[in-house]
Amino acid sequence: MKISLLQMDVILGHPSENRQKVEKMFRQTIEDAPDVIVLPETWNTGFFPENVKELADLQGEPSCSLLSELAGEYKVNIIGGSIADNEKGKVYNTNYVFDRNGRMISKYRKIHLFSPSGEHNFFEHGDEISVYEIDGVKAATIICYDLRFVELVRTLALEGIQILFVPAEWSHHRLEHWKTLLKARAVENQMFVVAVNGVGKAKELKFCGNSMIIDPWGEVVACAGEEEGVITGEIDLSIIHDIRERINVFRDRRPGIYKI
Ligand SMILES: NC(=O)CCC(=O)C(=O)O
Repeated sequence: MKISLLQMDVILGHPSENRQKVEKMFRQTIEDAPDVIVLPETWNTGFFPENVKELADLQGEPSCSLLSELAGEYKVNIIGGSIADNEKGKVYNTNYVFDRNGRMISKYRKIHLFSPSGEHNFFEHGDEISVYEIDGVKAATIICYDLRFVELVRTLALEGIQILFVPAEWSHHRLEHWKTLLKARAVENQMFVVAVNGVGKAKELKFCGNSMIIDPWGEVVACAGEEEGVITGEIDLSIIHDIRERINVFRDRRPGIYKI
C-alpha cells in the first residue's frame, strides 16, 4: 500500500485558500499513484483562529464535497486530516474518510481537546471511536493530542486495526514527544502509524513537521523535514503478522490485572 502525506503550511483563518492549496497539492501528489492520501489537522481554518465558529465548515461542507470529488475522480482513498466543523452551532474537530469511489466511510471527532491551548473553550469533544476499512485493511484515525492517550490507541488495537492515522498540528517545542510517542504507539501495538503534521506558524505557535510513516518494528519508512511538501512511502502489511508471531503481546496480555 502506497501512502502520500500532505505536510501543509495551513494558512490561519483562510479556509478557501487552504482548500485551493489542498487541491493543488493533491493534483501534484496523484502523479505518484498512491493508494491513500492523508491530510493534517484543521487544514481548513488552521489550529485555530478565535473566530473558528464563523469560519468552520457547516456539517462538513464545502470541504467534504471537495475531498469526495477528488477521491472519486482519481480513485484514491483519502484520510481527510481534520476540519473545524460546525454542527448545529457546536464546533468539532472532525476527521472524514473517503474511499476510492468518493463515498464517506468514516467520521471521527477528536476526543481529547488540547486544553493548554484552550481548544476546549472553542470546540466540543467527540465521544466515539471509528474503525473503518481501506482496501480491506482495518484502520482508524486519532487527532493530534489524542496520541498522548495510550488507552485510546490500545482500544483501537484491540478492535483489530492495522494502521493508525494521526493528523496533527503539533508544536515545535515538543518535537521529541511527537517522534517518541508515534514510535511507541507503533511498537507497543504492533501496527503501522501514519502521522501528518503541519508546518509554519499560527500566530506564535510553530509546528514541527516531521510527518512520518512508522512500521510495527518502530522503523521509520518515510519522514518529512520541516517544509511544506509531500512524502510518499510504501508499507508491507505482512510485517504485522510476522512481528505478532515472534512477540505476541496480544496473546501475553494480562487484562485482569490492569486498572484501565
Ligand atoms: N493540536 C493539538 O492537539 C496539539 C497537541 C500538542 O501539541 C501536544 O503536545 O500534545
